[in-house]
Amino acid sequence: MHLTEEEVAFQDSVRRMAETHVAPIAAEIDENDRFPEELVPIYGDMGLLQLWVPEEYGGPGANLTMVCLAREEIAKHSETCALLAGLNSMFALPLIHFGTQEQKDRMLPLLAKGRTLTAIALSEPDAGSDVSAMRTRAVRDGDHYVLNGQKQWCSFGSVADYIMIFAKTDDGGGVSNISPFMVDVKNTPGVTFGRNERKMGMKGSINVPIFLENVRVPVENMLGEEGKGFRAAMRALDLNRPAIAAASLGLAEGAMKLAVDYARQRKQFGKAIAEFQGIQFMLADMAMQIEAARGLVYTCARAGDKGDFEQLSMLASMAKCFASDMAMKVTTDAVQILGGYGYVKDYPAERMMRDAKLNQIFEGTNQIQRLIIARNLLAA
Ligand SMILES: CC(C)(COP(=O)(O)OP(=O)(O)OC[C@H]1O[C@@H](n2cnc3c(N)ncnc32)[C@H](O)[C@@H]1OP(=O)(O)O)[C@@H](O)C(=O)NCCC(=O)NCCSC(=O)CCS(=O)O
Repeated sequence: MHLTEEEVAFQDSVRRMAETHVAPIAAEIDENDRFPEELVPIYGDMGLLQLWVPEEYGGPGANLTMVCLAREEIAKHSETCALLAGLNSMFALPLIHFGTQEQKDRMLPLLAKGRTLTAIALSEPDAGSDVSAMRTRAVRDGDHYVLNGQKQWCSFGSVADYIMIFAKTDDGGGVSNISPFMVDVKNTPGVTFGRNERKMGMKGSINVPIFLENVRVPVENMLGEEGKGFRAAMRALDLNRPAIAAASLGLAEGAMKLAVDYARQRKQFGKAIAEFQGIQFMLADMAMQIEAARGLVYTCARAGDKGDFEQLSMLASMAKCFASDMAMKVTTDAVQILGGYGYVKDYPAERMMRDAKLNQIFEGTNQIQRLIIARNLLAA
């Protein structure tokens, strides 16, 4: 993978930031399931929250490769903290790709300042993989839309200032009646949040249900043409799945480093366990799988940088699926190499294994990724 000088400098600065600010809190935020709010100004000042915001609006104007580099570096220490890099992606991407000039002029300079948190609300209790089954309704009433319904799993929802909420503008099935609405959730009556989900892993990253009761949203906050929002959701997912893949890559690299360090110092039968072939083969498999995932992640990122969206969709699914399955295997093997110490909280191996599981599920399960890959193959 060839990186430009600018990309290498960016990667170095994120690596240093992660060693200084993320590594020391990684175990504690997991232990306490605490949102690491102290990282918000640090990331904001480095442009990490608002990576995608173009330079013309005051943002860093990062490309997909840089988003992936940031996620990879931070996830070596904590995937929860990695998810905060490009936190604004899922809100900003539909806006950048499908918003009107007026909407971009209004919202993007605000995001560029690096203190505004945003989220996306797509999934519902009965509409996860099947996005088009959503039931949240938006009914036009004069110069407003009135939103009613329930969203589920909203990442960072209860700390967000703005949420891109997807709703249907009529009762029909299919995807031709879905629209995204930018909602100023802290200043709009009718929006309430449920309890932060008690997850197995990725603790400290918030996931909440959202209840929408007669939420009045100005017409000018609907993105694009009414009913044409499904493509905006898919574009955001196509551009964010590689970032989940990159976080999986970083997580696996962190787990492999831990396993290598441990295998070198742990002595059994009179020698370091790294001298046993059984351990060496496991470490070699980890390294091979990590490098294979890296190739796929950054090939995919370059397709995104070129704006080749037709290619990107399938590559994004391949990268997300392959890298997250790989991270599950590598983190599980890291726990195995650490033995009993891998299974307890004295080492981060068990946290990494718990975190890895979510990557196979969110942003579209790996079964959905395989379905997208197969559909692309068969349509060709
Ligand atoms: C399963 C899906 C991939 C597809 O769903 P459908 O089978 O319902 O839709 P299709 O018939 O495939 O497509 C309908 C329509 O859209 C066009 N399309 C499809 N994909 C794309 C794309 N990537 N880019 C552009 N356009 C696209 C397609 O050509 C059709 O157009 P025509 O009607 O022919 O003109 C999808 O539902 C899916 O990805 N499901 C997974 C959802 C997911 O990832 N959810 C996670 C959400 S994020 C999260 O978990 C955080 C929490 S949050 O609050 O939600």
